Amino acid sequence: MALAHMEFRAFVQALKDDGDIVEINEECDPNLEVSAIIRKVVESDERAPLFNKLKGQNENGLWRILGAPNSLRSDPRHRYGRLARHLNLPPTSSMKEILDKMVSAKTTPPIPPKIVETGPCKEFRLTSDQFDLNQLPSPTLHQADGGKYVQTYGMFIVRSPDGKWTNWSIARAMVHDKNHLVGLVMPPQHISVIHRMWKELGQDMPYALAFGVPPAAIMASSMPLPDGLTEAEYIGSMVNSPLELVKCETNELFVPSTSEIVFEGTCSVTETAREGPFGEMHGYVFKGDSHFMPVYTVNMITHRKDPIMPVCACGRLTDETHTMIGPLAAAEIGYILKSNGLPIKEAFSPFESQVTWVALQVDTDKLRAMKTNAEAFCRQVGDLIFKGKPGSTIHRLLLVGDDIDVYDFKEVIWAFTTRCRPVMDEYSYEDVPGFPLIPYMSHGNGPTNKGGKLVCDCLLPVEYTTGKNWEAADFKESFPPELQQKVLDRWHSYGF
Ligand SMILES: O=C(O)/C=C/c1c(F)c(F)c(F)c(F)c1F
Repeated sequence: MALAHMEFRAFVQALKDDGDIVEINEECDPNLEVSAIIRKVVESDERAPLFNKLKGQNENGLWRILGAPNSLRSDPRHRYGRLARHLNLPPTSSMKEILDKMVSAKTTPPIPPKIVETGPCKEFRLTSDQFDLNQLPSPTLHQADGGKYVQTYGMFIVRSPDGKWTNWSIARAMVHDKNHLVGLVMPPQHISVIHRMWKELGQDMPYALAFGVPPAAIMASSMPLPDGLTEAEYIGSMVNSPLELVKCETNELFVPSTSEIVFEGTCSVTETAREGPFGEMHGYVFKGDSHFMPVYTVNMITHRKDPIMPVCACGRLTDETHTMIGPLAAAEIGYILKSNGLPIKEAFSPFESQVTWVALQVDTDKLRAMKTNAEAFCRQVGDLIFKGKPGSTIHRLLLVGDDIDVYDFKEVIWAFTTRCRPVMDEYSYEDVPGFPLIPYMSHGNGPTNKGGKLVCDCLLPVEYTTGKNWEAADFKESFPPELQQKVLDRWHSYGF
């Protein structure tokens, strides 16, 4: 069996070996019961549930479900263990080490994928008369959802008409009828950009939807990488080995050969149907709130024996939409700012902001050398990020000093509430794309897809000129180091 980051089934085994899986062998109902269990798991950072027996499973085990595939572990020493296993990193890895790994492939040569003749994903083939998506265990994730969201952690594979750009991404989709899905295709997402290319040609867009892909691939497909970049070679470079791909049966696209399940078909450029509502990443279902979105025809399903469908039952903290989308956007944002010569050290999206903020740690020595001022610096940062795609889901950028650990929300919120004067130290952006899924956008008072963004300057004026002129009134900064050590050494003998 391959390594965990290169094959989903090996990844599940690695989680089992970590004691990070609960196997449920009693029959569960994909209508809400499965999702209720997953929601309780992700709201308490419990072990990932593997549902081995589901109502609607067919004679070849199509399909089982793994819930919470990339959520958090409760043990603080292994908090990000599931993310680490996606990348062949030690389970004790920090979020910084995980994000640095995701960014590493930007500065290493791409490794093209290897095409293989066949693979485990080809073990079984079902033509459209041989399956009914409403009979198979397609899960209903929230009682107010508009349909069964079978697609929340699979990977869409689509290619530009000229064949030059293959994009891998996660985008949700629900069952429309026995052989059709309807899915969210929303600008500025690349799947929407490529869908438009086919629309202009007047041809339906071929797609593949691969579930249970190599974990390193699903991580990269959640990162807002530049236009035109083919994820397969980026991932190859990131894991330093070529991904193995196999050709689809019914179109010219290629899928990871060890995928658990593959849906193949075409996405209509003319036909739409009601999509949603859906319990989304910010934690709300707005009842009856559906929109017309493209219809996907499923022409064929191929799969492994007893295949595992990964499911993200998203909503309130903390699930894959928080552990992946926010931090990966932050990593991309940090990389863009550094590449433009700005003195940024670390970038992270705090879960407590429902991943709508990114905190940026500034190297204030370098900042002072720039002889700049708050307005100029904040506008430089905001202009670079809020006008581009990587910033599309982020509505607040917080600039904090060297003393603030952006991976620790207690630090970030202390700096924000004490160093950023409301209004005066905040720089607004109204004429930029907004993220229409945030409730104050989708159901707020202003335009749903424009504006509502801020750069919040949490650097005190001295940090731009002569440097930090305060000590934190806390154990770490308000006592001589030798006294701190004496107190630590004697802590128990004092009686604590
Ligand atoms: O359906 C959901 O809960 C989130 C959908 C979603 C997302 F998670 C993103 F990161 C996006 F960039 C995006 F455009 C989306 F539509």
